[in-house]
Amino acid sequence: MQEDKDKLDDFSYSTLQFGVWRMLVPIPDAANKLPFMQSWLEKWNNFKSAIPIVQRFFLEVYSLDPILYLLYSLLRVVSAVEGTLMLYASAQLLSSVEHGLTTGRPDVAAIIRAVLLRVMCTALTTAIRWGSTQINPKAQSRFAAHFEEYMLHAKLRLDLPTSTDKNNDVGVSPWVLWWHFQTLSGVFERALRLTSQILFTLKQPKGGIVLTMLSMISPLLSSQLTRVPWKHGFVTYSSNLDFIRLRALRWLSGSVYREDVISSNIIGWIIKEYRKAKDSLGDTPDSNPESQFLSRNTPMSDILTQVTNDLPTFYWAASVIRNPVGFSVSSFAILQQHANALRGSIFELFGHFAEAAEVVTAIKDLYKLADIKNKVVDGEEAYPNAATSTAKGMALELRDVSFAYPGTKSKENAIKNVSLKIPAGHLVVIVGANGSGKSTIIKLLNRLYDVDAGEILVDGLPMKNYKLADLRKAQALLSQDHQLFPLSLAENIGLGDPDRVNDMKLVLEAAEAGGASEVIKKMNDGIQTVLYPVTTAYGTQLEKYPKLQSILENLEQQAEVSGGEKQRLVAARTFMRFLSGNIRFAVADEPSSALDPKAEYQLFKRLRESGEGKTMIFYADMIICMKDGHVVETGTHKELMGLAGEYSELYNVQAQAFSDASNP
Ligand SMILES: Nc1ncnc2c1ncn2[C@@H]1O[C@H](COP(=O)(O)OP(=O)(O)OP(=O)(O)O)[C@@H](O)[C@H]1O
Repeated sequence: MQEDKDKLDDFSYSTLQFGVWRMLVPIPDAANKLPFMQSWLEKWNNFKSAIPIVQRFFLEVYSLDPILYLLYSLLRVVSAVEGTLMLYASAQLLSSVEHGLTTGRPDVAAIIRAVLLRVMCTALTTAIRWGSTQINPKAQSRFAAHFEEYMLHAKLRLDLPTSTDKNNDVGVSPWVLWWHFQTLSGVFERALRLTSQILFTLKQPKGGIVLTMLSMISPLLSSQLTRVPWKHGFVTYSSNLDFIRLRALRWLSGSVYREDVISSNIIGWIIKEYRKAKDSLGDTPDSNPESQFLSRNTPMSDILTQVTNDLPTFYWAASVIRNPVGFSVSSFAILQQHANALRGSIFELFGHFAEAAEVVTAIKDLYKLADIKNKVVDGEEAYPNAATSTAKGMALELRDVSFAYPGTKSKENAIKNVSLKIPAGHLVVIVGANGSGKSTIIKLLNRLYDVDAGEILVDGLPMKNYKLADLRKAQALLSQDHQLFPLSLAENIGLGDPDRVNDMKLVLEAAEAGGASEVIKKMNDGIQTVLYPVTTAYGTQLEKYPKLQSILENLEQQAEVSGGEKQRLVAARTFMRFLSGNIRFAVADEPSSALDPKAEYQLFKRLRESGEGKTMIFYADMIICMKDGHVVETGTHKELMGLAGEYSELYNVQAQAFSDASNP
């Protein structure tokens, strides 16, 4: 492990190298001066600051089903004291038996009482286990159902730039949360168990207090000695180019690349490059940095911890030497058991406590998810606006608009100082080379993103003033980026107008208009077919049972459609939107790229036919020509050809390609 200290920005961290891995760990300043006290003070402060959030979390869970979670807690409480009760019963039994052995006159009643107590304790333990198997699954599924819905809601409400922001990427699943809930409940259970054990030990006639203190030394020592460098968080990444290349080459064996790897015949090359990178990497360790760190630890701390484990025994031996009268083997056995149980509980509590810090962070993340503010802020004005909107469609204006995608690696804006007017009811087509900003303009007109500079006006008013839901209701976007949902074809089309998703007559009409009727007819379940169903079926060790194997294969079959067929289904969804009667602005962003010429012609013919009263962007009288994020030319086809600029060049290149293709 190499270590060097860097000072960067306003915090300090050290850089550790573990084989191919580099780890950046923060250095808490105060902790360097007062390690022991500070670390405990920090733990205490963290604990105190976490109380409100843990309280909120527990109250929320409790309110889901008070009786169920009271039972769950009760089981935890009983399980916490059950060990101490068992120890007490054993102590009673041992001392009454020993008394009988040493005096020759056994106290039968006391022995029977002790045996009965032990039997009761055993019965109680078994009952708790059984109770937990009954209560836990119910508590878990109630919990997961609640938080699944909570997260569904919290995630669905996020807009595009907010949801793609990595800072808002909260990776908590309801199942992991349940595990967190169990950890936190575990902290309380362990604390209760430890309290009951300490109380019991203190009540012991001989050396209870000393024994309690001695039992704590080993866990305390171990918590101090096993200091890991990443205790306060870390960043780790590999800086080794050979290692990174090996990973990339290994990925190439995945199914995503199968077709390309086979067709480009690069299997031999991959293996050759893999060996080359492997040789170059040599013996540099690549196991995870945590285990590399631990493997370099000396055994000293382990030896110390193990030896201090025996302190209670040494104490007992010393006491016997000092004053042999009054000690018995049974009291030694009991003390030994107490000490072990006590130490075990302290270890467990420390372990759970350390985990609890992570758990609290996860719970904070969960609540943060619901509090995330959307970047695209909703407006208050209704749309269409009685004062400014006309029946002809939506009038749009861009005033000196610039925009860069958040978190992009590109140094340039995707849209640069664009000013543009699209009068209501116009048909507009945006053309330009790949990456010139056509789709970006459309996303801005849909207010999927907000502009960075400049302004967009809708019917003369700033777009930001309008209610987002109203604006989106009045817009239809048909592009090649749309996805089919894992729902039935009927719903895939019908969701173009969620209010009438079940109106089958309308859905079939939209399917016809989008050219999707043929695709639907081909499917076994017709319009009720789910193309990409959610899969739940699985099986194992079916080699010997071909019948089961084939049942499994036929369950939840996926149906495939071609790119063009998918486009038609998506177009049908857009037509469903058109049929809603709310659309005042429609955009077709290269929707026909996957369609054959006949389907393309049909689609545009139908789009034009349904264009009445809508501002539309596609084949049109007004052409907007873009280049490198700028609008370079606007006008009709004829006007732009006359300019002999970007548009005419693009047009001629395309015409040339077509004529070359038809006259090979
Ligand atoms: N989600 C995104 N994140 C970051 N950059 C993006 C994103 N989408 C597009 N860009 C970049 O923004 C610029 C404009 O892209 P845009 O998709 O608007 O071009 P386009 O004219 O529609 O291209 P094409 O003809 O290839 O569809 C390009 O430089 C592109 O790389």
